[in-house]
Amino acid sequence: MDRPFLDLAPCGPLKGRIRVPGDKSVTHRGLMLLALAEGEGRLLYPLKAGDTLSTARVLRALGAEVLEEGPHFLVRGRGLRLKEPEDVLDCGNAGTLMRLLLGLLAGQEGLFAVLTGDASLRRRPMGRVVEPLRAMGARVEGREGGKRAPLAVRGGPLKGIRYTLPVPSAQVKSALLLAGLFAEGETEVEEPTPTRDHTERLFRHFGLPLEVEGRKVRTWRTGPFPAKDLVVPGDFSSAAFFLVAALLVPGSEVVVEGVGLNPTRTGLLTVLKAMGADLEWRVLEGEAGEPVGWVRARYSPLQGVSVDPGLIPLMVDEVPVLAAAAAWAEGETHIPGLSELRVKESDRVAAIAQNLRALGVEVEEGPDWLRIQGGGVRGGEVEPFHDHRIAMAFAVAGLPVGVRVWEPDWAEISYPGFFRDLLRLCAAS
Ligand SMILES: O=C(O)C1=C[C@@H](OP(=O)(O)O)[C@@H](O)[C@H](O)C1
Ligand SMILES: C=C(OP(=O)(O)O)C(=O)O
Repeated sequence: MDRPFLDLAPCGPLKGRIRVPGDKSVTHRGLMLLALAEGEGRLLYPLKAGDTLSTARVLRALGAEVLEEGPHFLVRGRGLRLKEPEDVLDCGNAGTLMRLLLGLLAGQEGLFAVLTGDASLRRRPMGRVVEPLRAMGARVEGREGGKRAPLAVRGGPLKGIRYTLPVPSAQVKSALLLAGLFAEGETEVEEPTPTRDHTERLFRHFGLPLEVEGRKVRTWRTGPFPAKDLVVPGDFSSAAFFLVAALLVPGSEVVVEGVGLNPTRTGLLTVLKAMGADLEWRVLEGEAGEPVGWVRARYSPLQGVSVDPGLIPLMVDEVPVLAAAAAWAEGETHIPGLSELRVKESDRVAAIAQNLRALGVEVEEGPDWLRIQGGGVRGGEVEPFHDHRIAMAFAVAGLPVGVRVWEPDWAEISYPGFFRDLLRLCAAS
């Protein structure tokens, strides 16, 4: 069978202003919390892409009304009590959906649901959520003793626990906080290093129980709560591709507007600055407790760096595009702390190394690190490995010289229209 590909010609200077689609993490969470709320609420400027459309579909199967209203979603919530679905819940490619949903369903007394997903999602580790949920009293069964989907949940009474995350994961933290809304007593999650805090900010937005003390987050049983409109900021993870593209192509200047600048998401800005990037940003307003503003990137000769592993959880989805920047930097870049990248939509450490080699870059790969020899790339062909971030990051890596991207449609998981927007910026000069 013929596989689709996209040939990108060498891109001239990228010029102009752009707004990226809504934040994926906030869209998943906003839809879920509105499905639990009482009455009608709008999710304004959400992400409508593969992953979040899976969330909308699953929540409809659980009895919430999720309606399209132009670019927005109108949600009529269930008031805490979800409906038993008639069929298996397909989470598609979305790890965030499956993990948060486990937390959401665990306390729905009597409700039975089976969760599955695509081949990539069925390979991803679910024990990290299932184990602490079981400690709360949840009844979850699945393949490999509950470590992998398909997973079956029978909702029942839950008890709060105190739990320290063994790996930095906002998805595990969020699943436990959602379960905690239905549990007796207090649920406390402690994280060894900070991860994205969108769930905490949304709990505040909806007036849900929450206490934050240093690295500890606590919640407890909620009563019914009213729906409230929510504006979704642009996704920093999507903006990252255009920012790096502008840094790599001589003469470029790009401004991304209306983008979320939550400090638990913007570790990439810190690393790129240390590499010598000409980047400027400003927080202008807050939407649903999320800082929002603009970022400007201008072409910059970059230097290799040694990345602080503590920053990785604050830029976990931006490592592929950081690797693209490293390939064009002068000297070597060392990126440690990458064990979590092995269990994303693809093994991203291996996918990065293979694509860099395909573009003629020297790279060394360890169990949880990459060492990239900069100096530029030659053209070639890149392989997404069924992973949206890899497709977009390696389009950017090859952009200055031209590149063939196989199966470019993987980008649609988080950014429909990515290549159209990229080509528009390239053509604007
Ligand atoms: O909570 C979230 O919305 C996400 C958390 C991260 O995953 P982990 O929690 O597995 O680190 C990230 O990679 C993913 O894209 C979205
Ligand atoms: C890891 C990602 O998403 P998820 O875990 O929700 O599949 C991602 O978007 O890069």
